[in-house]
Amino acid sequence: MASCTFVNSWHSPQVAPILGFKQVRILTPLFSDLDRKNQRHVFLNMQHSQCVSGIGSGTTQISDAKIPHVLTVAGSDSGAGAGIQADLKACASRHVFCSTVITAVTAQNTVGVQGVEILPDDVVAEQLKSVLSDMHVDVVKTGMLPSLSVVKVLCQSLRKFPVKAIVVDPVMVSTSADVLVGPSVLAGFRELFPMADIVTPNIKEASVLLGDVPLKSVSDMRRAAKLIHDMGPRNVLIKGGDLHASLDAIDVFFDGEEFYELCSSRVKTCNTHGTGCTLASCIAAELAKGSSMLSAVKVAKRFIETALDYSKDLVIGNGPQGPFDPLLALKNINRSSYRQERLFNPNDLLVYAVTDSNMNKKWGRSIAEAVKAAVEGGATIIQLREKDAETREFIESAKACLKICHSYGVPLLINDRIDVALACDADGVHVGQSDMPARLARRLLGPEKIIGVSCKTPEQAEQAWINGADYIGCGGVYPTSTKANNRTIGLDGLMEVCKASKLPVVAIGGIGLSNAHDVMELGLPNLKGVAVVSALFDRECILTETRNLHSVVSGAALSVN
Ligand SMILES: Cc1ncc(COP(=O)(O)OP(=O)(O)O)c(N)n1
Ligand SMILES: Cc1ncsc1CCOP(=O)(O)O
Repeated sequence: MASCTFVNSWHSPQVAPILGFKQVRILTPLFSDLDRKNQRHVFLNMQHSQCVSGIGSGTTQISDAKIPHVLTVAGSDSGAGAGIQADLKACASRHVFCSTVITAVTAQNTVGVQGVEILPDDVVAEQLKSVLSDMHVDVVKTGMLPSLSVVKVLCQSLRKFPVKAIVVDPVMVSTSADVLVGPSVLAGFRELFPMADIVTPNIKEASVLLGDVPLKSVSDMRRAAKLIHDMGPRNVLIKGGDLHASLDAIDVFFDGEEFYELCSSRVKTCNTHGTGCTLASCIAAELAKGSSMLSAVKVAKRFIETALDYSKDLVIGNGPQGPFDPLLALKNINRSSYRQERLFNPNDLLVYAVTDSNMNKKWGRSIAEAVKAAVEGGATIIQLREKDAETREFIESAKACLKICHSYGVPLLINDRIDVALACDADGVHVGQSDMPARLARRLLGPEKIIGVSCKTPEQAEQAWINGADYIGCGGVYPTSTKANNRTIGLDGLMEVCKASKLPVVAIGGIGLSNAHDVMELGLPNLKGVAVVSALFDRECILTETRNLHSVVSGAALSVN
């Protein structure tokens, strides 16, 4: 193990922290006997449910509607992997509002840094004043602070407008090894660190902070954490991602009393640009939500590991250091060819094939085989209605069915199981009156997914529309043995619902070759098709049955239009 002597040119500042807790202690005598670490914990947890404003003005307003808020003071990265852009994405992903003060504009991409333009101090000061004087910022997170004078401006603003916590990511060198800030900034850190709740250097930055001492092992990192802690911050996190001696990614966290080695698996990827900014922003976001420091750091580290793993195969740019995707959203765009092409088309309801696991078992075929036959026969939309499937098996079958459906441009929905729809990235769900409400399903699935709701009455149809559904399934139109205890509403009931519904309607229940024509002949403009289970899947040849049904339904649809 490498041993090293640390040369620390900085004296431990004895300056007591000026901000944050001191303010709170004045307002809340509750905290007076607690140590500094615990005060932070309790205070931030309180912030989670209450909004305390008017600090220093003598007025305290309490509201439940406090939105956790992080202000990032950092540089812009045109490649959007790091800097302000990474901070915004991380906070959005952690459901925290993020405001921004830009200190510098960098021209960057996946190859490196091509240019840096530092913004004048007064422009930085004005941005800080605009945000801090008006908005209820919980946590300030700093990234690229490109000059000593900018650090001084920041410290002044933070004294004038105290916040609950300060997270300092001492950005000095980019991932591409381009130097982003000069050595003069080190003097600024001497003023900023004692105000910080946590400082999060990587190994290179920790080394520079300590006068270029080499850090080659976890014990070196521990010693460095202690020395950086002596510079005034309450906590230090040294990120060991660059420590290639270790198979895992080990970070060292020091809270002034105890060391924690936080391990995560090392994700093999070049898409690591912006991990430092994202980690610090995530810590800030968790603190803003009320977490204790250690739990914020742990959540942030897990978040980075998940995002790196998710993004490991993304290709964005030609350089060696790609950005990653903290929103965990980009991969699906490549996967879901159906959704890329079009959104929900009500005409897709024409021949709506709904699977049934018992019927497939009875006929000795897999769900995927049944779905393939239905799609080849002309089904225009598929719903997997697998009431008895084990979750894991269901997800695997659904993925296989999605591949088949998408290769024919046919959407695939999942009955009831929002979790399965999310896990396999299905095109949507169908829910009944006693399943998850459509509004909640919409919130979980997002705006693009298709949501269908079962309705038997005009009131339910109105509610489905209000709740953001895309279509309604109306029935049982005729008696059926496929769904037990299901009231039959008849053609009259179907007409009543169609007339009231603002959404397209598909009829269901006891429909097959013999009566599909009667349903479609009602000639209701928003009645777009028939949904069928047994007439397709409880038959020997699904393909032929679907083809025949398609011919009847499309013929009837043509004759009434
Ligand atoms: C298109 C379509 N319409 C209605 C239903 C019935 O759904 P639900 O009320 O949730 O009953 P189950 O299917 O869960 O028994 C449907 N599945 N599809
Ligand atoms: C799921 C469902 N919802 C209302 S009726 C019904 C069953 C439809 O099955 P089938 O087409 O075999 O009558």
